[in-house]
Amino acid sequence: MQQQARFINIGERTNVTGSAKFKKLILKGDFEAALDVARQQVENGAQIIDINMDEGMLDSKAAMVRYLTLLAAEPDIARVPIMVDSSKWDVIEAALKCIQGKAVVNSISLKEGEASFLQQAKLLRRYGAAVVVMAFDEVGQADTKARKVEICQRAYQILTEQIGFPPEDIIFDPNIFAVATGIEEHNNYAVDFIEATREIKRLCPYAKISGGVSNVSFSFRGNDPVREAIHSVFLYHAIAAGMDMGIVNAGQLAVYDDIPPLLRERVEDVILNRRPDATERLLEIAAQFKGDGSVAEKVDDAWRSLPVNKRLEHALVKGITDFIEQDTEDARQQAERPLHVIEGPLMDGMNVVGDLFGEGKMFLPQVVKSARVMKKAVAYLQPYIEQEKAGGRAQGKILLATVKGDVHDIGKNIVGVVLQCNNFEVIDLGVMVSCAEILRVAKEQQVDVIGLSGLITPSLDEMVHVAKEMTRLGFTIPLLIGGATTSKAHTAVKIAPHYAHGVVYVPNASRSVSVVQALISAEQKPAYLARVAEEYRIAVEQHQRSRPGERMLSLAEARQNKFPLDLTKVAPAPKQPGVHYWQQVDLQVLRDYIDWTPFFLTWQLSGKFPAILQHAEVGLEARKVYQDANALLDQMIKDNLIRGKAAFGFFPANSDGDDIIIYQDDSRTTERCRLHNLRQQLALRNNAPNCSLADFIAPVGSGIADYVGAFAVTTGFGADELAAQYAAAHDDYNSIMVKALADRLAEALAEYLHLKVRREYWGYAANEQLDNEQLIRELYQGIRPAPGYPACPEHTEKGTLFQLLDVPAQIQMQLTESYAMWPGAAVSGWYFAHPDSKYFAVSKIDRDQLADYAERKGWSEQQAESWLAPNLR
Ligand SMILES: C[S@@+](CC[C@H](N)C(=O)[O-])C[C@H]1O[C@@H](n2cnc3c(N)ncnc32)[C@H](O)[C@@H]1O
Repeated sequence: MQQQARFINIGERTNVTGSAKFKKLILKGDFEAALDVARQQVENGAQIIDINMDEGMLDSKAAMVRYLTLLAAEPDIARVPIMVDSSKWDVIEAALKCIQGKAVVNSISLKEGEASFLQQAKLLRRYGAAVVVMAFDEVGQADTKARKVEICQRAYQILTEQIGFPPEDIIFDPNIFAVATGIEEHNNYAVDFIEATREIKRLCPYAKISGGVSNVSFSFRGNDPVREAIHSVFLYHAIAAGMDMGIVNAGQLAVYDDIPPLLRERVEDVILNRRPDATERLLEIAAQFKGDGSVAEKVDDAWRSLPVNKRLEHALVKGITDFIEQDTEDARQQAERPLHVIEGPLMDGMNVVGDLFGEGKMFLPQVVKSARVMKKAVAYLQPYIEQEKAGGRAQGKILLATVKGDVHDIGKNIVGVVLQCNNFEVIDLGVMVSCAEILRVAKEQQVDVIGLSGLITPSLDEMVHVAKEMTRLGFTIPLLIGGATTSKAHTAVKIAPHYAHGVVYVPNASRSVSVVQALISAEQKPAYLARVAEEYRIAVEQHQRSRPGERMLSLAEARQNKFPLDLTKVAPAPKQPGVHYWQQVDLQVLRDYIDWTPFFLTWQLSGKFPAILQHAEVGLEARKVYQDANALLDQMIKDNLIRGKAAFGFFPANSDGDDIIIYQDDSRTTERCRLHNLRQQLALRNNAPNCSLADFIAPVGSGIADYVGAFAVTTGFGADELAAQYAAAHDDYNSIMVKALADRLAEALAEYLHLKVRREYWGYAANEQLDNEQLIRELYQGIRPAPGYPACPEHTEKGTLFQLLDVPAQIQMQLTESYAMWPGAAVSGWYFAHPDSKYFAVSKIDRDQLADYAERKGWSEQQAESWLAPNLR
């Protein structure tokens, strides 16, 4: 039941047929306000947005193109995929031409027969788009389970067998129709959808299921609480049956467990068609719920009078540590042996937690708090157990490590906690662990699975190395891969081929449990690994299939097409040249500059801050974790538990081809060093320039005295120690929290410093006035690209940056052999002040650029290959 967490919300408000407000804005031509509708959708948690301009009064094609073009320039909206919704082919085609990245088309069907269906599908395939296929054929729209299954299976066969359409790009919409309409034939519509979903998923591997959820509650228009309850109950069952995504207003979904029991029961009767009078019985009570229906949370300590095992369960589920030692002691006195307290009530309680999490009824921060309760209880029992092993009944042993050269471990630590909650024994070797050490411990401890984590791109190569070594040394246990830069594609293409006994990519902590469970079970393992192998075979195929229209330029051609810099707009010389250091940053000041959205993502709560605090589904948990974070932050600042430092400076510079020359001094006669940049080599749409960061600096010989800046900041001193103290006190929740907060403060410091640079130190935007929201959206002049990020993906350039600012000696930050920064809560980058400078992605480069770069860096081709591997075509 991990599916709940993976359900994808498709925003529905950017649809002229479904939203009167949106239609009005579009008809009026107020596209700015119409963009805000999309933005709100994304902030409310939509992960795809459905855009529909099918309206008689409109030139739908022109409206679609204009809207999409505007939208592409809004990074906070454009980061989610777009579903082009139209019944007109010319609108769909025009839309596909202006969407970057993968689009979804909604929809095609067999309504007009096979020939036109195939023709449309072929065209979509050429654009690499995914497609929604409606359960509609020459006979009509499918309403029963049998018809839905029959049409979808037929469409699936046609698509996959006749034109090789990738099955994972097929999304079926088996039609959600309204229930409780008073017409008896409609009573089974929800059941038909749910059961058809189950069957289609079985018969059509990798295909996805979607649907327009609000249809189901159509009879209750005007009664939002009941509609929300209907949506939530319907989704609860449909997702369990395999529904992957749905068009739904994410801001208007009740939490299944929060629906008042009477309402839930009656809605469930309707959705599952459990009794003939279900509709009447729901109507009977519907009016009572017309208000806002919410119930205030009140402090409830009735649980203190429950029997001890129930008290332990309650404490675990609710994450309450206040009485845990007392309750554990009570349980110990009642048990025959202390170990039985762990094996009995504590494990039972954790099983409840595991189930609730698996069903999407608990969120990650709650689970981590449960783990804290469990660990405190186990620690209390430890002295009594003495000889007995606490984890006597562990399901299996997992070794976790962040690979050599990498220091990032928040994700790995969360995986560790979640696995422990599910009764796995976890051996966590920490960060920067060499391959030899990982494999030595794995052998010595006879672990069942090895899990590797890493954040920066060089770690990917290290993971490949571990896989090769496992083969060489004859290992046969599975290898898990996780961390921010890892992906299914990378795992399938680069790592899996080097190890034959299972390499599995794990996208997040919640998934780790089911993956490890399958790998540990002798019965499930072979089938599971076979399924993974098949998935990876498809991923490899997809990777190898070049993208439609993808073409590489030669390096010379790309250079010809460089970004044309407006030399009249080059920023003035820095007001305070040279290098500066802040040895003791005031962390209190940084609080106002924190971007909280990524903090919630760390806790697997997705949504934009501050809207997330009011989110219908995750709002309550978001508020709790936010409150805890601020309390800890208060303490960290008051007691000086962590410390921040910064180094930054500005240097006379000119570009020379793709290099940026940094001069010794303003006479610009002697080179001090060079920054080596890469250039985009893919032919871009509409002949857009092939950028290199060097293009944003005035060229040598232009006679213009340009400058480049550099910075390195950290707020990580003390963070590891503090996190370790919490971990030693069995408090993973605060241990993870410390690191997450240190990361946030480091980003806030980078933001604050950049502001001071623009306004004072460099001073090219002395009058800038932006609020934090605008800073986060980077609405200021200039950029601060960070080595390792897409415009400058090669990490060793951090070495030059650290040397220029004398970082290790002055502010004690270090670089590992993979060029990860230590302490981990750190940011570094370059400052470009030109108003036209912008972020871009170098993306794929060809061998000619590899050779050129190697020569500029003084590297062998082999060295260049190893550092540029992620970008090499
Ligand atoms: C990773 S986010 C960090 C800011 C975000 N508000 C936070 O607190 O997490 C944005 C930063 O990443 C870097 N960045 C983003 N896109 C980049 C690109 N294409 N090339 C280089 N650096 C990039 C820049 O340093 C930019 O300021």
